[in-house]
Amino acid sequence: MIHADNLTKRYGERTALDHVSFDVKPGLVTGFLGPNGAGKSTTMRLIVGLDRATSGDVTVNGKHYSEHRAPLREVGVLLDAKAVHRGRSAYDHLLAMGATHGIGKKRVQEVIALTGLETVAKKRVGGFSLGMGQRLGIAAALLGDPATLILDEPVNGLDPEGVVWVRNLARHLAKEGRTVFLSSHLMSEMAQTADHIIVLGRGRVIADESVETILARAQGDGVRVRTPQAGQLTGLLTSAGVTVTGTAADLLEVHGMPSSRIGELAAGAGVVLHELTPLAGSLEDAYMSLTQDEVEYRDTSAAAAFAGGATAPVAPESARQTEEVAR
Ligand SMILES: Nc1ncnc2c1ncn2[C@@H]1O[C@H](COP(=O)(O)OP(=O)(O)OP(=O)(O)O)[C@@H](O)[C@H]1O
Repeated sequence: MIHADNLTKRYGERTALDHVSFDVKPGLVTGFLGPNGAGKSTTMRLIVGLDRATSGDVTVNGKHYSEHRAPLREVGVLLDAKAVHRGRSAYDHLLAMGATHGIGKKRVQEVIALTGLETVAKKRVGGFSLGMGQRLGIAAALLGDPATLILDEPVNGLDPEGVVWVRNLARHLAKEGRTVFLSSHLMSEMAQTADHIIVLGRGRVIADESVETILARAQGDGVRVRTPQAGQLTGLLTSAGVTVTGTAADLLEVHGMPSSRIGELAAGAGVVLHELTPLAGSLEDAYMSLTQDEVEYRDTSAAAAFAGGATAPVAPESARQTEEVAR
């Protein structure tokens, strides 16, 4: 369990965190999201005592991180995967870390196997790819078999197989009753991994809720209607007080009326329908609308391109662009 209580962190004039409070609970994967500069890494550094809060407090399993006698056994942390002695092998790095906590070769070999590093374990870390470095960072976090895991951008640099591996690992660890706290830029990734999501924007908590709740809110109220009698149906719908936009000669997007009612109205007037599709909102849309005022660095042209698509389902390409905007 991680308990943050009114955490504030200032760097000179800059307020990186502004009265941030939340709980990260055991048995769940909690995603920590926010645009660049939102304060995610700062929060994680404060949790593990790498930085000191200007005010407020944060504890892990009831104590400040530094008060734990064997922190590796209590909290596993991946903050900066590159912060490793580059001349050492992965095996020696893990062994040296373990030595501070009486953790021996057996456990080192276990985490190497768990993270798929067997074939490179004896190679110098300096030659590792970003993905291998991430796996080593995760291995180090798991070394002490801790009850709480804090992983900053764990999928960064991993290939699709690696991303799925982190997802399954996080879910497995939470199922074992551990507290799993993962940061990411990507709502789409988090939605597939996390049970609960905390979103930061410019140093403040702007959402702290279950993925289910966010998904429910993301459901758009739009309906796509394809009909050869678009003009007639538009007339019927607008006189019922509904918003209709034509996206092609035979294609309408309707807001403010459920699909069932649109179908009934059309049937009553003898209007032929070729398609009647409720439009699901996407999680990326929900995230974008949450954070739209909170992004420090925004590509305004890309942002403008998305301004009109708030209820349209996001195609893979546009989802990728959305992620770029959030970065
Ligand atoms: N050591 C520091 N000195 C001054 N400002 C800092 C320092 N560390 C962070 N900041 C500022 O604090 C804010 C929060 O930064 P932080 O790195 O925590 O955000 P983040 O959400 O992790 O972003 P990213 O996703 O880009 O890693 C930013 O405005 C950043 O510029």
